[in-house]
Amino acid sequence: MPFVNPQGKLDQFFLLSQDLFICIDFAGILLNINPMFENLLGYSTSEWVGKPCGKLVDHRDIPVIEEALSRLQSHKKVAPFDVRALTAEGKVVWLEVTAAAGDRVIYVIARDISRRKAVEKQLIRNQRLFQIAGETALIGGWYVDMAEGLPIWSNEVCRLHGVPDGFKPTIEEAMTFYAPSSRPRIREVFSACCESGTSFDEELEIVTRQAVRLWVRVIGKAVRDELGQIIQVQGSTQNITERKATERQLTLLERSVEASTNGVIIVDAQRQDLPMVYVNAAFERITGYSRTKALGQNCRFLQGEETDPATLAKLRKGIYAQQDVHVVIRNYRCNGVPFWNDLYVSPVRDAAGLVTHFVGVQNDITAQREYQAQLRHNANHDALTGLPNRLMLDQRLSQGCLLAKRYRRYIAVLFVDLDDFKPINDTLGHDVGDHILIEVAKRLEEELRPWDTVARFGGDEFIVLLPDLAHEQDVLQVVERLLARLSAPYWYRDSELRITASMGIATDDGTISEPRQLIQQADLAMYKAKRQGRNTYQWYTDELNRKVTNRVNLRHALQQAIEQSQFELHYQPQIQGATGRVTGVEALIRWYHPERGYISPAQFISLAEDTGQIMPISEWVLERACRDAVELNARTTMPVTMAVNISPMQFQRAGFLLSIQRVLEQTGLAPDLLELELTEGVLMDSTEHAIQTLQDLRALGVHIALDDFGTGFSSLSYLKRLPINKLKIDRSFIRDVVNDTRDAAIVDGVVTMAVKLGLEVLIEGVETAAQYAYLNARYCAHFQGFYFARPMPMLAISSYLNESHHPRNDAEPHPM
Ligand SMILES: Nc1nc2c(ncn2[C@@H]2O[C@@H]3COP(=O)(O)O[C@H]4[C@@H](O)[C@H](n5cnc6c(=O)[nH]c(N)nc65)O[C@@H]4COP(=O)(O)O[C@H]3[C@H]2O)c(=O)[nH]1
Repeated sequence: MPFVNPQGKLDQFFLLSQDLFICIDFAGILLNINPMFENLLGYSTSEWVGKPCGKLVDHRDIPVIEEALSRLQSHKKVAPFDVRALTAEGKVVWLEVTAAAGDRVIYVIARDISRRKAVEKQLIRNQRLFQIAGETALIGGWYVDMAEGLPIWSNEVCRLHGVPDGFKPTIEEAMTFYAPSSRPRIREVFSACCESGTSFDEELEIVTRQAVRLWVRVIGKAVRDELGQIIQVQGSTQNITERKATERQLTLLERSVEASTNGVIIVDAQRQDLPMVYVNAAFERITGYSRTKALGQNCRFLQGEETDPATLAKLRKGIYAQQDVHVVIRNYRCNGVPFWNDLYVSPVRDAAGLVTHFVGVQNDITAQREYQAQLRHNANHDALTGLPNRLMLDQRLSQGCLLAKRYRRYIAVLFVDLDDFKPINDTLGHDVGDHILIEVAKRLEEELRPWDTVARFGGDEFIVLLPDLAHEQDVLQVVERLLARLSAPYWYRDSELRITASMGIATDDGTISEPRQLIQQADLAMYKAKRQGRNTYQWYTDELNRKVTNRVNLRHALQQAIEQSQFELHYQPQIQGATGRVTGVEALIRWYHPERGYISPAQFISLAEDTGQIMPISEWVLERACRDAVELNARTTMPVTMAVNISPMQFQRAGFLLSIQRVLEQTGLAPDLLELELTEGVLMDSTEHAIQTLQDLRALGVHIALDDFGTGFSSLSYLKRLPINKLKIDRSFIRDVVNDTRDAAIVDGVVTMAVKLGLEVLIEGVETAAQYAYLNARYCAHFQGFYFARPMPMLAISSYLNESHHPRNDAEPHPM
C-alpha cells in the first residue's frame, strides 16, 4: 500500500485517525488521503489521488459538495455537513464532513456517521409509527413537569381538544376543557397523582374548542426521581366517544332484552353441549329457574314427558343446520307444571360468518293455547251438557265406521229421544229441563265404555255410538240398560220427576259409504219406537226405510204440487134424510200428479201436516171452496152449505180466525154457508184455546162440525162444552150397521146423545140402499156417501145440485 509521506509531528494523527483526513485543491482534486480512507471505503489511496472528490460521493449529494466547494473557493466558512460516500463494494457510508480552506489547499475531515444515521432513521421511523398509532387509536400523550407546572400535549392531544398542534395550555386551561360534570373528577384524580402519586384511569367527557362533546379515557401516572420525589405526571388521553356510543347502545340493547316480556336465551354455539350463557328476567319468570341454575346448562332440562319428539327433532335439525327455526314446544317450569313455549331460535354469526351463538326467544303461550283449546272444545261440544256436539259426532262416527271395518266389528248408532220432554220443559221451566238434560247426559256416559260416544244431537235428542260390538245383537243389552237407567226417577229440589226415552237402533259393519245415514236410520227407528208406545226401542229395517223414502219423495212432489197448483177440489153432496134435499157439499181435495195421476188425500194430508206444507194447501182449499160455494149458491134456489176440512195445524195457528174472516169477506160467502169440519184430535190438544176459537167462529156465524166422531177418545163431558153444530158419525160404524148390532147400538147411542145435546147429525159412508133405508127410517139426520154420490168436480156438482133441487117425481135421493 503506498504511504503518503507524513509531515511534521501531527503526521501520527493523520495516520492513526479513525476519521478520514483529506486534502483537496480548490478544484476539488484529491491531493492527500489518510489510511482510514482505504479502511473505510475499501479503495486504494494511490488510485484516488489526483481524482475529483465529487466522484466519491453519492450522486444525490453532489450539489452539497459543489455548494461547499464554491464557498471554500471564496474563502467562506462552511458548516459541517453530511454526505453519502460510496464504498468500493457499492455500499453507502454516511460521512459528517468538516472542511476549511488553507492557503493553497482545503482540509477535510470526514467521520463515519453511518451508525448514528441508522439510529436516527430508526428513531424517525419509530416516531412515525408512534404517531400513526396515536392517530389511529386516537391516543395522545401528555406530561406535566412539576417544576414548570405546564402541561405538554402531543399533537394528537391537541387535535382531540380541537386546538392547533403545539398548543400549550396552563393546567387550569386544560381543566376547563373537561365538561362540567367531569371537571371535579379530573381535578381530584390529577391532584392526587401530583401529591401522592396515585395513578388514575378515568373515562370523562371533554368539550372541544368547537363545542363538540367527546368521551375520553385519561390515564395518568407519576414519575419520580431517584429520591422518590414526584417530578412529572405523564399520561395519555384517548378518544373513546365511539366506543362509549357503542357501549350505550349495547346497554340499551341489554336493558331492552332484560325488560322484554319474552324469554331470551343465548347459548354458546362453540362449546360442547351448547350451554346457556345468558337468560333474561322473563326466562326466569316463565320457567321459574334462576339464572344461576340455568346458566351453563343445555336447555334440555326444560323438556319433559309431554314434549313431542317430532317437535324436538325439528328444533335439533334447525340448530344442526344453523338455520332459523320456529317451534311450539311443550316445556316444563321449575315446579313441574308444563307450559307451551312458542320458541324462535336463530344462529348468531361473527364477522367471518361463523356461528358463535344461538339466540332463543320464547313466549309462554299456554293461556292462548288453553283459550284456543276451549274454543275448539266449545266448537265441538254442547255448552249445556259438555257432550260432543253434532260436529264432533260426525268425526267420531266416521272413525267408528273405520274401526269397525278394520277390526271386523259392528258399529251401532242409538238415537235417544226423551219422551214428553217438551211439556216438562214448558210447564216446569227451563231450569228443570236443563237439569234433566244434564242428568240424562251423565247417566248415558256412566253406562257406556270409554271408547263409546254420547253426543247431544238436538234439544232432547242424544246419539250414542257403540263402535266396537262383536255381534249386532250385543247392542240390545246396552239399549235395555240405558232405557232402565234413564227411566229411573230424577230429582230436582226434592221433587221427583219421571221421564223415559225412546230409542232407535241402526247397526252396520262399518262398510256403509255414508256413515251419517246410520243416524237417519236410527232416527226413523226411534220414531217408530215413539209410535209404539214410548220407553221402548226399535231396530231400523229396510221396510221402514222404504216407507220413509216414499215419504221423502212424496214431500218433494208435494212441494212441486203447491208451486205448480196441481190441486183440485171435488165436492160430495150431503143429503137431508127427511126431505132428500142436498143441503150441503163437502170439499175434498184432489191432487192431480202429472205422472202418477190422482193421489188420494189420505196419502198426502198427514205428510203435509208433518211438514207444515198443509198451511199453503189449506189456505188454497178454503179460498177455492168459498168461491165455489158462492157460485153454487148463485145457481141453486136452496142454500147449500160448504163443508171444509180444517187441519189441526191450521186451526191452532194464531190468526186462524182472522183468515176465516178475511176469506169470507174476499169471497162474499155468507158465514152460515161455511161449515168447518174439525176432528176430535184438533180440539183435544189445547182445550181452552180451542173452545175460545170455536166460540169466536160461532160468533161469526160459521158452522162447526165434529168430523170422524167415534174414532177418537173424546169424553162426553168435554163434548158438551164444545160450541159445535154438528156431529159427523164416522163411516166405520156404518159399514155393518144393518147386520152388526153393536155398530147399530153405537150409532143409536151417538144419535140419541147428539139430539139431546141439540146437535145435528150427519152419517158418513152410506154406500147402500139398505144402509140408507135402515138409518133414514130411524134417525132424523143428514147423510153422505157413495150411495148418493161420489165426490165430483165443480161442474158436475153444479149440475148435480140443479137436478136434485128439481127432483124427479119419487123425491128420493138417487145414487150417481
Ligand atoms: N169408503 C167410503 N168412503 C167415502 C164414502 N163417502 C165418502 N167417502 C170418502 O170419505 C172421505 C170423507 O172425508 P173425511 O172423512 O173428512 O176424510 C178426508 C179428510 O180427512 C182429508 N181431506 C180431504 N180433503 C181435505 C182438505 O181439503 N183438507 C184437509 N185438511 N183434509 C182433507 O182426507 C180424507 C180422505 O178424503 P177422501 O179420500 O176424499 O175421502 C173422503 C170421501 O171420498 C163412502 O160411502 N164410502
